[in-house]
Amino acid sequence: MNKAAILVAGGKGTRMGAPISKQYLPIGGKPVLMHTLQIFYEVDPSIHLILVLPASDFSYWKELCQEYGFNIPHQLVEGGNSRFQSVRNGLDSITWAEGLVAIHDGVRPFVAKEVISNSFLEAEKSGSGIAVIALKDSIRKLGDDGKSCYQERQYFRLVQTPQTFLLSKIKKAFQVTEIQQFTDDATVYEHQGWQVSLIAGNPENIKITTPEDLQYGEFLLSQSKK
Ligand SMILES: Nc1ccn([C@@H]2O[C@H](COP(=O)(O)OP(=O)(O)OP(=O)(O)O)[C@@H](O)[C@H]2O)c(=O)n1
Ligand SMILES: C[C@](O)(CO)[C@H](O)COP(=O)(O)O
Repeated sequence: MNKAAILVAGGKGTRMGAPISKQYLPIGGKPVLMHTLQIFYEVDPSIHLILVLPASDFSYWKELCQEYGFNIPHQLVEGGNSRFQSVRNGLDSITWAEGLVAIHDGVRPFVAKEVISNSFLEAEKSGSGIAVIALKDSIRKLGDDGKSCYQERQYFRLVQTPQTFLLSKIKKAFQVTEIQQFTDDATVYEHQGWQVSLIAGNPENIKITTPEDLQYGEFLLSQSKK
């Protein structure tokens, strides 16, 4: 089956507070996005890679690719005003009648290869493969009255990407009006009344969001070189 991966990187990275958007910041000597593209390519070079960026960053990205001698083939697609819209633009760019598509945050460069492969396998089997991890800490639910109460953590999972789907179904799911609850792609799919399938993610697969995440990322890379 045809395989594609949409790496969304159309955001501004405001929480990072850096002079350039976080997806271009160097980590382990090269921009975050180059690590993410490389890992998908290494899993399977036949995966069609789609990189969603703000249109105003296209020329900057091309300059970075030249500077770093980065030559993994990928297609650039213009981002939207929200993650939902960036994903939809990525999906609209795929013209195949059917296939599998992994949707992944460009700023999650530490996804394990096994997680990517498993998400494609599960999506082929059941229609979707969503990477999640169990909680290590206890959790409490906050009430509007200022009180809090115990929650059974075994019933909760932290949601990561990749979130991989059968192309025809996820394309149909994204033909809806965006609502606030659509913080990830599984929620958009589920909105159609379809059940998602979960797969085990990897704990290192953090979403680089704040400066501490970059430090942790440098640490992870230094460990992997040992
Ligand atoms: N309009 C948008 C907004 C977000 N994203 C992408 O969605 C992923 C997860 O979003 P987040 O970590 O919130 O990134 P930013 O929106 O860039 O960060 P911030 O909220 O701090 O500005 C990122 O890869 C981001 O680039 C996107 O493609 N298009
Ligand atoms: C898609 C996601 O990374 C899953 O955890 C997350 O929901 C993105 O959230 P953000 O609000 O765009 O940071």
